[in-house]
Amino acid sequence: MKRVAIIGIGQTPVREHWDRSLRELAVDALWQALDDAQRNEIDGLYVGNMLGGVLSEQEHLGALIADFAGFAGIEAVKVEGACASGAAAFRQGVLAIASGQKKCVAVVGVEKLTEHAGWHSTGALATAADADFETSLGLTFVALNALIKQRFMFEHKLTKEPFAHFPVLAHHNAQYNPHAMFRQPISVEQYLKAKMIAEPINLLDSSPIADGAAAVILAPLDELQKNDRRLVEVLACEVGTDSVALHDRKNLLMLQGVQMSAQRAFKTAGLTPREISFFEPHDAFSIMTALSIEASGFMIATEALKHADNGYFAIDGRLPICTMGGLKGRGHPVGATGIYQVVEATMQLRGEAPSAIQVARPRYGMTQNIGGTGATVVTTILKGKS
Ligand SMILES: CC(=O)SCCNC(=O)CCNC(=O)[C@H](O)C(C)(C)COP(=O)(O)OP(=O)(O)OC[C@H]1O[C@@H](n2cnc3c(N)ncnc32)[C@H](O)[C@@H]1OP(=O)(O)O
Repeated sequence: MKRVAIIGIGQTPVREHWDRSLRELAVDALWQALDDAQRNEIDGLYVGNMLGGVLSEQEHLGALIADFAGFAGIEAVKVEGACASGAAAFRQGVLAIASGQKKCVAVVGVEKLTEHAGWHSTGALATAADADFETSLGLTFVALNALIKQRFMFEHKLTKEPFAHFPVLAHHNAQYNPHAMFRQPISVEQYLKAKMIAEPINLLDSSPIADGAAAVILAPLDELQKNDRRLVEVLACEVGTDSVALHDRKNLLMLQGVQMSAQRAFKTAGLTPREISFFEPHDAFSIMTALSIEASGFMIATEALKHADNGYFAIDGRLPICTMGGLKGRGHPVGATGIYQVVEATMQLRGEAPSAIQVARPRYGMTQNIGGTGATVVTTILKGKS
């Protein structure tokens, strides 16, 4: 197997992009990544996208984006894994380089969720849940996560306040990220007063509906200048899965897909959770942040909630998380999110993050992209030069 390096990154701002189509957003991010890599050729393109067909009436994104970007003829496919579509596509790119089949590939994540009324997008997102037994009851992803959170609060006798600190931290970091959707910090008081969406998940507990595209260029590490300090190596990119239907899970509070994906990633990378310099979790909802920190092996979820308020997860803390705002602050254009996470982790490992949110001398960065309530999970571990 060849070692794989990230040699270029690109991203559009995350916001409502009513003036730009899916392909325009994707090609913008792709060309930025090619410029960054100083390349003008690729021999493979993998596109992460979840809802192009449902919301933009545009499928067949692999060939479409390759053609529109000037690369008609190369291998180009779309990869779908619900909200983990971006990282699922990233894994295909990594495998193409690691296997020696390709010399230089691009992975693009793209999504447009804001063209329709919010209820329409929320309904489209819910197609990733169990259609026969869950969405047919009217359950959205906010509602499914609300059920998990209610169970967790009941078992641990918790109030809403401990959950405020993850969104507060995410919005704090997002204010320094020029690509983030929300550039305003929020307070615990604002969180507690925010409008309720699905009890106990309120507006400020939830990631937003958003549009955006992000891209990375991958190449074999051994064919590159090894002393290039901007090179970031992909040590692991591993998938775990669980039942799509929440009611089939034996334990609602243990994300088994996350556990499998993280354990496989740590094994492939030859690392333990203690060696990770920063973690980009899939913080679509605060309960998902707490449960994924536990299932990844960092600490139990109740401990994570206690640490959320004491600086442990801050930029200068023991394990910085959501360093550029996470899904909550940067925004969550679902099929693009996994690539935004990798782009941001690469910026951190290169030392190119905005100074207020640059982690000091990071060595290993971990990203985790989750589809559904944890049915498809991709954990990636990256290594920088410092
Ligand atoms: C595995 C997974 O990732 S599952 C997750 C998949 N993603 C989702 O399920 C998306 C969840 N989020 C949502 O459905 C929506 O963002 C909701 C329901 C939380 C809010 O939507 P709405 O109530 O329609 O909010 P609306 O779009 O009207 O915005 C109202 C205001 O709140 C702001 N806002 C909207 N969403 C958020 C948010 N999540 N956080 C903070 N502010 C928000 C808007 O900017 C707007 O501000 P303004 O009045 O200053 O312009």
